[in-house]
Amino acid sequence: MRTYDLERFKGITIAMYSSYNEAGDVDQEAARQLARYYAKSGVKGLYVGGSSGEGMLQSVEERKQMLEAVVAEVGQELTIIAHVGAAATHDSVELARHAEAVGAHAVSAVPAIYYRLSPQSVETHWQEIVDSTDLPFIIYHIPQTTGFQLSKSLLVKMAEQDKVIGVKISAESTFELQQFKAAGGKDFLVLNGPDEQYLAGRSIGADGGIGGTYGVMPELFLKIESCYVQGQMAEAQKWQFIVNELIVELLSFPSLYGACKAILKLRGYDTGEPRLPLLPIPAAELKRVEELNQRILSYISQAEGVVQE
Ligand SMILES: CC(=O)N[C@H](C=O)[C@@H](O)[C@H](O)[C@H](O)CO
Ligand SMILES: CC(=O)C(=O)O
Repeated sequence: MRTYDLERFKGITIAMYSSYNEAGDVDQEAARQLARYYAKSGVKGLYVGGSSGEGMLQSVEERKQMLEAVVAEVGQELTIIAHVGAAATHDSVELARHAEAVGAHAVSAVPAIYYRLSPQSVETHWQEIVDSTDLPFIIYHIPQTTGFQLSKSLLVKMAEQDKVIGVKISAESTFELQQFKAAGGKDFLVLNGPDEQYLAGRSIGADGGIGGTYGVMPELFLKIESCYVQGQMAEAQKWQFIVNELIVELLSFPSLYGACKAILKLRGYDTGEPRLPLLPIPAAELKRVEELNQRILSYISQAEGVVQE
């Protein structure tokens, strides 16, 4: 048995977008408002500074500012996971210590980026982060962006430590997800990455998910989750299919994050543009964003209107 409470990490955790002002700097007030909006949606937690959160495009100082705003606003209500992955172990350790100091509930990290690293190097990187705080640690496995293939043996070695409580898997193989779940054992969390496969991941062993598109439709992922938990598989599948149509459309814009941020802006949460090299949404596409937002909102009211048995 682990000494950490794993329950608080199960279910739906939003990979939160970062908030910037017009000058493009971190906007803590806007981040607080967005965090508050999410707290009202009923999700379990927020993942700050990950892929969707553009942590890799921010300075260490800016990443601290984002995390501080979110923890200050909703740290008592939601589980806050701080992504501290960086190119340099030194920066990750600094961010992890900061996350602990300000009251985040866990830290998480991708393998160090840019260099093509050996498993031993990635292990050392993660271990330094793990050893730097008393917080639980969640591995972030996203080989399509980092190029690092996490082996089952390294996973098991990490998972043997009390502090290493789980892995977030953004690779698209649900078979690998199941294998990691089996290898990690009963007290090891596996969190689904690809939002398009939430139900598939959940069905094959995931304890929940962390995702970016949850941020524009948390209610729909909560719906899939509640149907799944109640054994209403056909209904769960129906909602996953709806979500997937919406994701395909989100992915048709110049950038996914730009589209999601534009949608949030339409709802009164202005988080600014994504940072380059992630592209903003050109004015000519805004009409299409508006239509998509309307579609999402109508599905949300439909999902919330359906009476559960
Ligand atoms: C690279 C990336 O952003 N991955 C996210 C987390 O795994 C997902 O939530 C995707 O945004 C989502 O599945 C849409 O493809
Ligand atoms: C973790 C994740 O889904 C993201 O940061 O986008």
